Amino acid sequence: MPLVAGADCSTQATKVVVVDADGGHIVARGDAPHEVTGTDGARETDPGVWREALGHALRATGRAGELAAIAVGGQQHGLVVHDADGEPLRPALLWNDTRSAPQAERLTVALGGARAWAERVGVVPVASITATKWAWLREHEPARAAAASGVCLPHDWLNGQLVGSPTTDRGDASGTGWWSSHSESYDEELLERLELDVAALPPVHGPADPAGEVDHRGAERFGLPRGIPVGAGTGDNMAAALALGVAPGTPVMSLGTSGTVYAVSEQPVVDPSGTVAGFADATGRWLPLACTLNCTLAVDRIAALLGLERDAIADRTDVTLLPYLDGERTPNHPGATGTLVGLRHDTPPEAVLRAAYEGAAGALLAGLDELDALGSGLDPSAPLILVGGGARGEAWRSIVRALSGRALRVPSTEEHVALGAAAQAAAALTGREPVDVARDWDHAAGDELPAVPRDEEALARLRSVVSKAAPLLEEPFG
Ligand SMILES: Nc1ncnc2c1ncn2[C@@H]1O[C@H](COP(=O)(O)OP(=O)(O)O)[C@@H](O)[C@H]1O
Ligand SMILES: O=C(CO)[C@@H](O)[C@H](O)COP(=O)(O)O
Repeated sequence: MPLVAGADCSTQATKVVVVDADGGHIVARGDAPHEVTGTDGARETDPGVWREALGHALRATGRAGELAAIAVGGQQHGLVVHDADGEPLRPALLWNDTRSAPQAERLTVALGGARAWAERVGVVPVASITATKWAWLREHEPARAAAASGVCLPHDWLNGQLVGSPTTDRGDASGTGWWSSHSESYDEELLERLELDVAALPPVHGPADPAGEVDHRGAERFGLPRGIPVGAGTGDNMAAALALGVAPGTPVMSLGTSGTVYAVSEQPVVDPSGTVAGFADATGRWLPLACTLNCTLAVDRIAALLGLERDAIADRTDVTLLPYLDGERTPNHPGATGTLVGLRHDTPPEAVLRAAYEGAAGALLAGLDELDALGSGLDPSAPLILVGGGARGEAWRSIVRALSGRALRVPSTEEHVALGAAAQAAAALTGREPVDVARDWDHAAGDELPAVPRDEEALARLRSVVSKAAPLLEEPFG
């Protein structure tokens, strides 16, 4: 029975699952943490840390030497600049680094505004989008930008460490801002404006095209058999969507360092407001998605500040907490700070913690409403599929249920990003389509919690505070 591995290079850790290629059953796991550094909007990780972590996580499975194929899913958008040998010239600027917010605004205007971007590229620049990070690097570290022989994303770079040179796929490429999910090609005019040579970018693979084979350096670095196929890999959200095998109409919410909501679409999606990014997916379709910068990490931080266990929430609250500890992307207030409204003498800490969950989940559900309003064909009776580390939490489940008014399905397996990558690996091994492999494995199966009436009062309170606080969030104090 051949064994294949899928890896998830996410913000906080690299996680590897080893599965049997036939049934997709998990036979081993391994993980290794990452260090994220930076203050005042900076968020960086040295790609060498990802390389080490992938090696540690693979070794921790105890099965690296037996693998017949591998693929890597990775955090989207991060900017890696490297030399001709693939060595990084500086730490990567991560998806949640907000320093490029001014460049995002300038780039939006330069191409004719938000609608022009959404129609031409599929995304409207915000600080997360890779093109804005490249513009920031050119302004702040021009010598480093000029020295770059290659520019790529985290998963692209790890592919390079496995097969010899970076490669990307349509899903991850669609988060760069310089690859159009409408024309399905690099936007060369835009690249000229960014003074980025298209030759510095990796080739873009389709869903069933492997990235290559593990070369001698990859075999040494990671303890893998030389010559085994490497699947295309993709962005983390695209990999999770692949593993879940979701059909158009079924919404997914992922609760991790980032919060995301998305659905598969048969057509490219255009949102001139920029809230919903019109990404491509890893199956040949599209993945309209809204993303927040503050999700599990922010809520855990607030629980720690309050001295509470993470599930110790009150049954109700009158307090509103916008947990924008890292600035925010949805709504787009990159300089925002956490904001608390409605405290009284008798407010218990548990009510403040509930408000943190409501603030984080409410922002995601507002994103889901926007996705719905774009005519994405969301099925009102379809359950919301909940994945990511937060999906294990009782408090997250209860708040998402109360604010969404939908039934929740919590898959019984975890690590869907790594499982999606594993499906790509199995496809590279067998020549099947990744989407068919994932459908057979059925990692969306799990418990369903019935719908409860939507907490309209909490949603209205949140909407009102978000709207009234906007001027404050644009010009943060301190
Ligand atoms: N039982 C749990 N209840 C609530 N949150 C949890 C639980 N277990 C893990 N988490 C949260 O999951 C997060 C990690 O989720 P994950 O999806 O792995 O994140 P990422 O992909 O961004 O690294 C942590 O920040 C932690 O707060
Ligand atoms: O920026 C996005 C999506 O657009 C994030 O979802 C990143 O892809 C990072 O994901 P996690 O670290 O939370 O897994």
